[in-house]
Amino acid sequence: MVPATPKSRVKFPGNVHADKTKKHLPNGNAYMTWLQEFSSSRAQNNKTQVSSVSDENFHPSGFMKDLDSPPERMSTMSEKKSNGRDGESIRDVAEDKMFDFSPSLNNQSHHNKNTVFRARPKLADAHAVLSSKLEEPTETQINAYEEMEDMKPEPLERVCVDPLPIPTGAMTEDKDVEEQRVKGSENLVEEGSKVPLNAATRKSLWRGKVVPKEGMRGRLGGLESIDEGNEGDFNKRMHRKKSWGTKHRNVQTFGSSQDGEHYMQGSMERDDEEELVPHPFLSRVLLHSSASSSSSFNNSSAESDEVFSESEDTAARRQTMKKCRSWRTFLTMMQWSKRTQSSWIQLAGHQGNVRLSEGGEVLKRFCKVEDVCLQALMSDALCQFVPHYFGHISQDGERYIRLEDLLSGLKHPVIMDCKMGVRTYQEEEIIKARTNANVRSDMYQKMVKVDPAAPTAEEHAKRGVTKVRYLQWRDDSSSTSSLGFRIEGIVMGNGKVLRDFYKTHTEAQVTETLLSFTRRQVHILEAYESRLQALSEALKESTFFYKHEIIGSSLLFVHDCSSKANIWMIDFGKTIPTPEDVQLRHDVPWVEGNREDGYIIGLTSLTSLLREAIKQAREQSQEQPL
Ligand SMILES: Nc1ncnc2c1ncn2[C@@H]1O[C@H](COP(=O)(O)OP(=O)(O)OP(=O)(O)O)[C@@H](O)[C@H]1O
Ligand SMILES: O=P(O)(O)O[C@@H]1[C@H](O)[C@H](O)[C@@H](OP(=O)(O)O)[C@H](OP(=O)(O)O)[C@H]1O
Repeated sequence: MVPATPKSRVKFPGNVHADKTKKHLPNGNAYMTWLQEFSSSRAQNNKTQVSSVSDENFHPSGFMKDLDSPPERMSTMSEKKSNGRDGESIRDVAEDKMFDFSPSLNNQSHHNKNTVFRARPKLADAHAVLSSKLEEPTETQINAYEEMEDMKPEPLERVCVDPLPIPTGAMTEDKDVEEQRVKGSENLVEEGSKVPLNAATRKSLWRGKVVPKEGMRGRLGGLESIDEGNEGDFNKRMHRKKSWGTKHRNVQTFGSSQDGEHYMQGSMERDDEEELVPHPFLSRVLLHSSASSSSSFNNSSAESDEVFSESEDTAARRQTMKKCRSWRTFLTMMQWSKRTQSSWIQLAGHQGNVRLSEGGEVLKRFCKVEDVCLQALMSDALCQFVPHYFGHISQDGERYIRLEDLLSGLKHPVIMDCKMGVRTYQEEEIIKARTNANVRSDMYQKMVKVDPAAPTAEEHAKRGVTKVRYLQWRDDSSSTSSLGFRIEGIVMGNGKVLRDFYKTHTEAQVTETLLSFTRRQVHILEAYESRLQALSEALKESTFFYKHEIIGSSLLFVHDCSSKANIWMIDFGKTIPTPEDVQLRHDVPWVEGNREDGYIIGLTSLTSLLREAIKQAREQSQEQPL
């Protein structure tokens, strides 16, 4: 049993970071003043638990002015419509561009963001990026996938299903945000908060990125895959998936295979694909019902005729009809409950810090440092790579940042969190450790678990290590120090969570992990590589980037079973602005005092390892017999 740790007592990184920032920056500059004021206002907020977006100590304004807010986009759209142009076709053009990651387009879309929907993909279709044909997963790909699962078995308790999302009614938006709405039009936060945050607006906002119904399916799909993963027979499922490939659009259809596994096919289908998704929840219930193994159920009465064999006697038929009715009730409930079920998962970081909300949003525990960054990023060249920021919300006395849910609408999302940079501690943390070396027993425990020989004799005697020492050890034993990034965790398509990458540090190990993560699918790897190139171009354009020390931030890689892929920048809880006159390069080694984070070093090596993975995947696919 691991003893109660300081970690569980002090759980909000942002609060800690803000204080650190305040203490160790040079006095006398505007930044210092801002941080001091900001820290004291935060301390005030912590006391009162009242948010302060209108706080005069807030970061220099301007962030939200250009925020790509839905009203702006929508008004532009409607203007165009009233000018005689077809709003839909404008959107279609924007959507077409969504799937083009070429750097030129990326920049262009940034500059044009006020005139069309923000050309930002939820997930780019790997085919659209590559114009390559979708390959059905081959035996090798499936084996590779399973191999990774076998290689890194995950204890059941790590397969997490998130808590139910918070119903809108239970939420109250920050009072101060509300106040800001009433205040003058100059307030920039008000601009963002003016967005009527109801389902209809979100629906419009998400148009072109997420079809709401598809989103529900995506989440439910994830839940399915978690269950499926536990049963685990991927090959078999793939086979069934093909053999049950009849297509009915706009009809919710349930069918069953010979052995009683049930599939759902329905109105959320896309035009260009045909898919039956095994539905374990339904499967399990149906499997245990007398109507299970050889029957099918369909909502439409015409099709339900096929359900019953001619030889069935009337009584049996009536009995079955009765069951069908109750199934119908059950299915209605399912339709309803899909809105509240989800397989959303927080892969890395402080568990519970990020939670699923509704309407395509997640809530992240409020951290002023991160909040300020996110606002700035909404009007930066990097906005295409950052989840949309919707302001704050208070719930049960806790403040949260409202962010776009990057997994919404995805089918069986496969996720990888890569922590970027050559170090994961701020310079302030080192200085603090020198003066006040707080010893952490939880970190000692984690260290010993991975490598019993890692602590020094003194640390063994104390049964504790300082946080900086732990973070440095983490950086050195993983690929952070050497490659400028590390893999924090992966969620496979069946919902299995892999977090044991503590000792993944060589290029070969990382490449192998990239191959397993993508199941050696070349088009997925190429889509990722393309997205990284686009990110690299956007970083050159970004003013935010050169004025911030980015520590502990991650790139979230996401793809799904419909061959779409995307990469997002997340977690700015330890990202702090540089002093006025300092611009960072991000591509030079860190030495204490230069504040460099090595973000570009990490991006470069990640890109080159992706290329290596592409090369290996291509070679291996050519070796496969046809
Ligand atoms: N906008 C989002 N949409 C979907 N999932 C998200 C989003 N933001 C974060 N997550 C999930 O939550 C995880 C942790 O996020 P994040 O790194 O921001 O949290 P954190 O607690 O600040 O982490 P750390 O402890 O590393 O500072 C991510 O790995 C990802 O799985
Ligand atoms: O990866 P691990 O082994 O789980 O270790 C955690 C990780 O390094 C986090 O980045 C760090 O939070 P910060 O980045 O916010 O410092 C956290 O510190 P904490 O326990 O003090 O929160 C560590 O426990």
